[in-house]
Amino acid sequence: MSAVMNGTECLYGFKIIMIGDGNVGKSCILYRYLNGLFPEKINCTIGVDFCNHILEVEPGVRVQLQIWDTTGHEAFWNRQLIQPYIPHSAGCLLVFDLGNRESFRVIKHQYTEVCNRVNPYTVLFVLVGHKCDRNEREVNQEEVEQFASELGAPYIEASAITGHNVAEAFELLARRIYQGYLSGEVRLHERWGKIHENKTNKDEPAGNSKCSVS
Ligand SMILES: Nc1nc2c(ncn2[C@@H]2O[C@H](COP(=O)(O)OP(=O)(O)OP(=O)(O)O)[C@@H](O)[C@H]2O)c(=O)[nH]1
Repeated sequence: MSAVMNGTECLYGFKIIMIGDGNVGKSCILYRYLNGLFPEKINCTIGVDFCNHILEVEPGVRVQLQIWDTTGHEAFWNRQLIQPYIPHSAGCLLVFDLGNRESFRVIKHQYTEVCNRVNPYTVLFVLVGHKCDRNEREVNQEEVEQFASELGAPYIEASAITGHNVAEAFELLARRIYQGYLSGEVRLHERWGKIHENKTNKDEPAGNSKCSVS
């Protein structure tokens, strides 16, 4: 991760984790956000993927987002293979499929795991009801809004196919983290947060990289 050098460099680095049941479309959301397209072919995530992306959260303030895309498959969660990647996350996109009731149940469970794993740090959430391009819905608006209000998190409906609200979900989360940091609501882990002059994060990959960990 690069250090502060001038006004165009990143001042902050935020780790963001994407959580949700298998097949809810997390990898497609990320692909759409990074490439502006729906992927022609996407493989099931094996373990965890990550990538870096730079975003301006307000004029003149650039942050480096390190976005971790996790597999939602229960076998990985049950074997505690995903949970170790959760610590140091400042933000979390909780993704469920609006047409799949089970994915809404799973996201509630995974939400609790995220909270436990980041403790004593705070993680900020955005709840994403995905695949809103489809007409079939198994989760009704009221219960989603109820859950979002319990979390104190914004709720957004998105579609990687149409691109609706995909960038908005990431940007909303990044801006929430930034504002939370400024207001003191969020205490960022020392390995993340503000990128200090001449300090490089040796533990994490540099640049716009992408790799898999399984
Ligand atoms: N209708 C609809 N289908 C989508 C959308 N995004 C993804 N899909 C489909 O959902 C399926 C799963 O997408 P992935 O991105 O692999 O899902 P994932 O959550 O990353 O899955 P895991 O890696 O198994 O955890 C694929 O068949 C996609 O084509 C969307 O916006 N709308």
